Amino acid sequence: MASREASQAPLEFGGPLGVTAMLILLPATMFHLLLAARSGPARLLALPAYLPGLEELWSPRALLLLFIWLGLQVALYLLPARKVAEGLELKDKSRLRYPINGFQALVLTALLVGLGVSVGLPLGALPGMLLPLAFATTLTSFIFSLLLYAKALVAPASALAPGGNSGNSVYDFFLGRELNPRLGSFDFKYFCELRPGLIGWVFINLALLMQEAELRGSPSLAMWLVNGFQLLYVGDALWYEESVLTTMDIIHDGFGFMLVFGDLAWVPFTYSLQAQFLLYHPQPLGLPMALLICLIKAVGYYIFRGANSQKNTFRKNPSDPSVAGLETIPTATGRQLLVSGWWGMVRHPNYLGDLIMALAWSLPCGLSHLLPYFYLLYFTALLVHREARDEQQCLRKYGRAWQEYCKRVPYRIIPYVY
Ligand SMILES: NC(=O)C1=CN([C@@H]2O[C@H](COP(=O)(O)OP(=O)(O)OC[C@H]3O[C@@H](n4cnc5c(N)ncnc54)[C@H](OP(=O)(O)O)[C@@H]3O)[C@@H](O)[C@H]2O)C=CC1
Ligand SMILES: CC(C)=CCC[C@@H](C)[C@H]1CC=C2C3=C(CC[C@@]21C)[C@@]1(C)CC[C@H](O)C(C)(C)[C@@H]1CC3
Repeated sequence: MASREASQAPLEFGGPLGVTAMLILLPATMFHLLLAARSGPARLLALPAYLPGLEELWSPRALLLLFIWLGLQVALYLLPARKVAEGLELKDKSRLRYPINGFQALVLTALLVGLGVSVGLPLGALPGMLLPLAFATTLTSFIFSLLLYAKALVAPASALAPGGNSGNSVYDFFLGRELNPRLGSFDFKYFCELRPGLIGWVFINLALLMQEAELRGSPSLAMWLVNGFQLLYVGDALWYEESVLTTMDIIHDGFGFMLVFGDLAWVPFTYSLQAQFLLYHPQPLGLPMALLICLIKAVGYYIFRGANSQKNTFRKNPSDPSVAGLETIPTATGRQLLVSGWWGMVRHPNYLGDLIMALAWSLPCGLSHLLPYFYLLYFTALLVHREARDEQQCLRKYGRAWQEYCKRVPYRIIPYVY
C-alpha cells in the first residue's frame, strides 16, 4: 500500500506564501473586474471608486439561484449519456469512467432557459445580480474546498494528487489533495470543469445581450461577436468533452480551491468581462473590422482545434490514417512524441490558437480601454506558466526523448518568438 507521508513533489505557485496571496488576490481581482466593468472610467489599473457593502454583496436570492443552477447541472450530468469514456490509467492501475453528455447538457439547458424566457423568466435581470451571485459562488467555493480537503484526509494514499500532499494545509487546500474526488460515480472535478461555470458563462453573456437589447433597442454587432465567439468556444469544449480527460487538470492536479474557484466563479464572472464591458460601454464596430475580427477568430480556432484533435487522435490511436504519416520520436515509456504536423511547429500549438482566439474576443471592444483585454493578459500569463509546468512534467516522464523533442522543435508557443 502507498504511504500517506507528505510527498516530495516540488512546490508550485510560490509555495504556501504564494498560494496564500492567491487565495486573496483571485477573488479580489474578480470583484475588481466586476466593479470596473460597470464603472464609468472602466479602468483596469485603478482602484475601484467605491467598495460595495455587505448588503450589496449578500443576497439569499442569489444563493438560491446558484443552488438551483448547480442542481440543474447535476441533474443533467446524471442523465443517461450517449457514451461512457475511460480515463487514463491511475496509480493503482484502475481507470475511472466518465459520462460524455456535456453537449446534451448545454442544449437541454438552452431549451429550458428558452422555455423559461417564453413564460416570463426575467433573464435580463441577471446582469444586475452578478455581484451577489459572484459573492455567493465565492463563499460556496471556499466551503466546498474545505469539504474536499476534509474528505481527502480519509482518502487512501493512492487517491492523492502528486502535488497537493505537501503537508502544509494552506498549500494543500489551494492545490487540492485528492486527484479525483467522487461520491459514488459522481466525479466532482470533471463535473465542475465543464458544466456549471462554462455553461453559466454562456448564459451570463446571453443575459447581457438581452439587457443590451432592452436598453438600446437591439444588441450591438460587438455584443453579437463576443457572444458568438464564446458560445463557439464553450460548445467546442463540450462537443469534444472526452479530450478534457487528458488535460493536466484531470490527470495531474488535485481538486482544491484553485480549480473549484476557477471553475465555478472565475470562469463565468471574469470570462464574461467583454460582454459586461460592452453593456455599460457600447462600442461602434463597422462591418469590415467585424469581418477582420471573424477571420482572426477563425485562424485561432483552426489552429486550436487542429492541434488538440491531432494530439487526441494520436494518443487514442497512433495508426489512425489522419496521423499515421506524421514523424515521431519514441520514448522509453513506449509512448511516442509527434515532431511534425501541428506539434512540429511549436511545442504548444493549441496554446497559440487559444491566444489568437482570446485576441479576437477582445477586439470587438475597441482600443479605448485596457479592461476588455484583461482576459488576453491573464491568459498569456496562465499559459506561459502552464507551459513551464507541463515542460517539467514531460521532462520527468520522457527524459532524453523530451530533450530531443525540444531540440527538434525549439519554440514553445509562438514560432520564432517564444
Ligand atoms: N480557456 C482557458 O482558461 C484554458 C484553456 N486551456 C486549453 O486547454 C487545452 C489543453 O491544455 P493542457 O491541458 O494545458 O495541455 P495540452 O493539451 O497541451 O497537453 C500537454 C500534454 O500533451 C502531451 N504532449 C506534449 N507534446 C506532445 C507531442 N509532441 N506529441 C504528443 N503528445 C504531446 C503530453 O502529455 P502525454 O505525453 O502524457 O500525452 C503533455 O503533457 C489547450 O488548448 C489550452 O489552450 C488550458 C487552460 C486554461
Ligand atoms: C489561477 C487560476 C485563475 C486558476 C484557475 C484556472 C482555471 C480557470 C482553468 C484551468 C484549466 C482550465 C480549462 C478550461 C477552463 C479554465 C480552466 C478551468 C477549459 C475547460 C476551457 C475550454 C477548453 O476547450 C478546454 C476544455 C480545453 C479547457 C480545459 C482547461
